[in-house]
Amino acid sequence: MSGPLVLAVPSKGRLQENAEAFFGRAGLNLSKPGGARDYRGTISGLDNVEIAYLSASEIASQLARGSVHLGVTGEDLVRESITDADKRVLLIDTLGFGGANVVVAVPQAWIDVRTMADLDDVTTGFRAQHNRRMRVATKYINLTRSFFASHGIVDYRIVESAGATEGAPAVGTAELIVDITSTGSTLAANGLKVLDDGVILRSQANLVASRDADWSEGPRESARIILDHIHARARASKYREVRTRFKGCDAAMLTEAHNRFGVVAPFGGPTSSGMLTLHCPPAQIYALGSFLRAHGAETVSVASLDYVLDRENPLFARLEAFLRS
Ligand SMILES: Nc1ncnc2c1ncn2[C@@H]1O[C@H](COP(=O)(O)OP(=O)(O)OP(=O)(O)O)[C@@H](O)[C@H]1O
Ligand SMILES: O=P(O)(O)OC[C@H]1O[C@H](OP(=O)(O)OP(=O)(O)O)[C@H](O)[C@@H]1O
Ligand SMILES: [Mg+2]
Repeated sequence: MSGPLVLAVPSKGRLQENAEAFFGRAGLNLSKPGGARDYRGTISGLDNVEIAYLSASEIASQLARGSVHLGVTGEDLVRESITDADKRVLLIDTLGFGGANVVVAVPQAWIDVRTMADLDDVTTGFRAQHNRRMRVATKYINLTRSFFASHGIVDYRIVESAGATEGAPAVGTAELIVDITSTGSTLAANGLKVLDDGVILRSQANLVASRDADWSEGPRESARIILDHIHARARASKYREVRTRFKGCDAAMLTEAHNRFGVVAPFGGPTSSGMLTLHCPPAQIYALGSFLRAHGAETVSVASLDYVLDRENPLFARLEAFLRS
């Protein structure tokens, strides 16, 4: 008998609340039977799933090792801590939260340094003048090395920083930094600026699958159910349901509605009595309603959708293709 599927969810920090809300919206309610300090949890109604509450960086390491099947974590942590990430793990989908950029930032006082090419000149000059290399404070050691190499920069050395990285130039432990930023206020408060072409990675939270976990039949079926919930919710939130009934409704009009408003007709249609159900992107609702009324509709109703269950599940298909490859 195979063990449960283990889903790793951030236990603290900025990703935690968002991750729980995300699963909740998909109809997957996470609970901690042992109380708030319990680091193991369950999903109501799914017996063969265990939740492991871990820090975002620990989730990346455990995905690499195969000790959890699925996890929610930042792409920055995946790229930094997993060698050959695209072979070891699959980024199944972006989750729309936890957005932040990993950037190269230098003191604002360096007015002539705006680009990575300028930085290259400055690092070379610095080494010639001071007989030592410029120091870059960061916890993103691997991302920094490969980004600097791709810009041909070699005259620098990394000073590993575990926290308060933005303070390093001011206290004199480094000349520049590589760190993550979202609002930019920490950089600004420390008198730093991002180089024009200094964005190393645009990161956000992802749902990630491990290749090396035990993907026997039981866990695979649990993953299918979880991904089915997530896809049904994502599919539902991309559309509103639009209903109407009128005579002049035909295939040519549907084609025009599809081309102009991105509308789909999930149940075909219209029926013999002219009933029509459409799924329409939220931004196009009013334009579609006007279009339908101009063609003779007396009334058009619009409702939001909670779930749309299609036969196809592209998320699970992606996971299966990855595990086969
Ligand atoms: N402004 C931000 N700063 C840092 N990380 C962010 C930001 N916005 C989103 N994130 C994402 O959240 C992830 C986890 O960051 P968080 O600060 O919650 O935990 P941590 O830094 O790993 O832990 P700790 O801060 O307790 O050391 C980051 O790796 C990144 O993917
Ligand atoms: O661009 P901003 O909105 O200013 O955000 C950037 C800051 O947020 C993170 O720190 P966090 O709050 O996670 O504290 P930490 O340094 O202890 O991880 C990150 O390390 C930056 O310092
Ligand atoms: Mg942090």
